[in-house]
Amino acid sequence: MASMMLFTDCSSSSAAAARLLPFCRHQIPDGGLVQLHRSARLQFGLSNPSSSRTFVTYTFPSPPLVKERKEGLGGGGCGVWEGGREKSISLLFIISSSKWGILKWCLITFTAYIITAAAGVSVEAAAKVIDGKKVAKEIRDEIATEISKMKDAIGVVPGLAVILVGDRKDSATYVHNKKKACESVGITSYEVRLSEDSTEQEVIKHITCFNNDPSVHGILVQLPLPSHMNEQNVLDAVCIEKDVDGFNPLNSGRLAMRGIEPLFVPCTPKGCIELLRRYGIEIKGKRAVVLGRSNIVGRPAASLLDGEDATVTVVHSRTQNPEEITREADILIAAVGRPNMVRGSWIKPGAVIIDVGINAVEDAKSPRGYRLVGDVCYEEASKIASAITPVPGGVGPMTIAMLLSNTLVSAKRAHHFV
Ligand SMILES: Nc1nc(=O)c2c([nH]1)NC[C@@H]1CN(c3ccc(C(=O)N[C@@H](CCC(=O)O)C(=O)O)cc3)C=[N+]21
Repeated sequence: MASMMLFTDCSSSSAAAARLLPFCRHQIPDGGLVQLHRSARLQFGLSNPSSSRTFVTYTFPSPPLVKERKEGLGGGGCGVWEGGREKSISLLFIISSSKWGILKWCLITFTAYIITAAAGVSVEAAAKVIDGKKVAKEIRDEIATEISKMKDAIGVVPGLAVILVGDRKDSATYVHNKKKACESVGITSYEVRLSEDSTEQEVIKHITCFNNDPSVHGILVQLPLPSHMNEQNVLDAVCIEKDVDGFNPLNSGRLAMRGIEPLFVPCTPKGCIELLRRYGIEIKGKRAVVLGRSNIVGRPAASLLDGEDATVTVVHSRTQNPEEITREADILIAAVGRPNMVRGSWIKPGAVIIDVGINAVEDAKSPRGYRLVGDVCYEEASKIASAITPVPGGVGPMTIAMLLSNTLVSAKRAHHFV
């Protein structure tokens, strides 16, 4: 039995960048090469991307391997992929060399195209967009309802304190967005701005003050801190009951342990899981790959996926052939901060992609002079994945929604309100 490779050329829309990459091996009696010629995705049950199907037409374009073995000219067929796996294949032929070979090949390829088309297929595949902005809005509405109930019942409103050190423009924007989000749900926000050259002790002094203030239920120190400060020293000063970022080592440690719950789960990874949950994407038993191993996103994301019974692999800057590993992923979470690092060819057909990266790249055409892109090349990935988060409008808004959620949880806990 010879082995046969299945190739796809859907990694890029431009012919120049198109590469042929193996994504599957098959055993067939006669051996040969198969080129995936045309692919399209049909969604059955739009709310559940994991049930997406891909109909493919295969053609065997008489590759050298087949010629050498004198096994024939080519062949054709069509098949159905579901959830990234081949579910059925029909009309798969190898034509032996004969004077009718070319005609048979044309006929079978043509028939396969007709069958694929008859299945109601459009030529280009398109992943479902996981709309973080919309889901974040839904979550904010739920939180607002709960906060008004709590206020009516016990007269308490949750409070979030944000400490911003230095004058990084992006940090100032995030802090402004968080403040706006707090207002929109009825959380009182407190803000402290310190200059770039303030000391670690000054920051810790403010943290201690908020630790002792009963109207504050969550404390967030905006990262990154100026380089002369030890980030861990500062974060450790936040008392664990108000650590709504979940960055205290006690919370991180608890998250990493089996069967033990942290008081707070870090907002960004929590937002990723919440997106999967709200889109009905099953995690249990799936292969998940996390790109990046930061304390803030990668590590906690891997712990959460593991807790949901996925089989988790972490890929990082020292991983050899990362694309070989990501190509195995049913669920891929990218959190490395490198624009467009994940190409179409890194992705398994039908995979679900959660793109955490928010990278500013220069763009003269944009009014701001830059635009935001993820760690995943969206244009390529959306042709191969079954579902994908956009940037902006994906994980970012979810991070803020989870911060509000953690602050509400903290206030409820402090006042024994269920
Ligand atoms: N202690 C701490 N906690 C954090 O949670 C924290 C932090 N420090 N430092 C910085 C990062 C970054 N971060 C973002 C949150 C929301 C968006 C967000 O909403 N982004 C919008 C776009 C925003 C825009 O257009 O500029 C989106 O993706 O659609 C982005 C980034 C929280 N962080």
